[in-house]
Amino acid sequence: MRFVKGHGTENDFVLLPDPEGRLDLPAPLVAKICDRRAGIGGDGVLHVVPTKLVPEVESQAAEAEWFMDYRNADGSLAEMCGNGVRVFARYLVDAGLAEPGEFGVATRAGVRKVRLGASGDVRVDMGRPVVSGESRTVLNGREYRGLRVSVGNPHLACVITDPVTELDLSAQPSFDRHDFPDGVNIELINPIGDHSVSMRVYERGSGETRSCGTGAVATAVAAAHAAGETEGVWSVRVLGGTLTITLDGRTSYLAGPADLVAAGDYHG
Ligand SMILES: N[C@@H](CCC[C@H](N)C(=O)O)C(=O)O
Repeated sequence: MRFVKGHGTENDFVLLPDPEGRLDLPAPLVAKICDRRAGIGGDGVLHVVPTKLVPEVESQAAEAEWFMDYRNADGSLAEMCGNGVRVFARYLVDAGLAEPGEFGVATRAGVRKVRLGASGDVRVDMGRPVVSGESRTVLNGREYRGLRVSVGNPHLACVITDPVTELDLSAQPSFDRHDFPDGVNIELINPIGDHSVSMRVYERGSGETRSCGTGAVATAVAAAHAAGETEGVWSVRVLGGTLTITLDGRTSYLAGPADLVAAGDYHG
């Protein structure tokens, strides 16, 4: 099986190009590929498949030629992946499957418009984040409250005063199953300057990762809310780098680097 490895601020993915829509990806196979010792290793898989070949999203085919079929490291499906869609777009341009400029990518959360040059950062229109009240998590024996934010996928974004650098995120923080019946991605956030925050994340289906694009958007929404704002440009520092989020009241944009680092054949 051909693969390409890439990352966006060290949120890393195995891309599986499948122009004829032949790949079957049961959860155990995805988990094996993402295994960091016995597999290629990654926070998730980006299955690259023509939109028109996938009944679940074929209605998006007029706006987006390619479908980002995203899988978490444990093999579970997710609606959206912000860093993933940026790496996916970089792959399409690099492989000659799309022209630099602006184009749509189909996802389970709908079409996302990406903008990129032949090299450099990739920006994606992430749509309007939807806030639906508050919820809570318990982590290392401490309760943190935060905002429930949907960025296509579910997030609990908590602005906290305890230093995020000192948190132990080696295990799943608890959360309210009534608020998040399908699980949740949890962000812990410290303000560090003017429109600048530091964030760590525990991702549904992948555990702690070094970055999360949808999580960075949810983070900016929660930080803006805490500052009494709804619009603005936020810098979100994650373990793997820095992402820039723009909130304009109508939609949100995520921008940052996206790099392809290796390609080969998987024999597992
Ligand atoms: N790392 C991604 C989010 C991936 C999906 C998430 N784990 C979920 O299950 O919703 C990003 O960059 O947004």
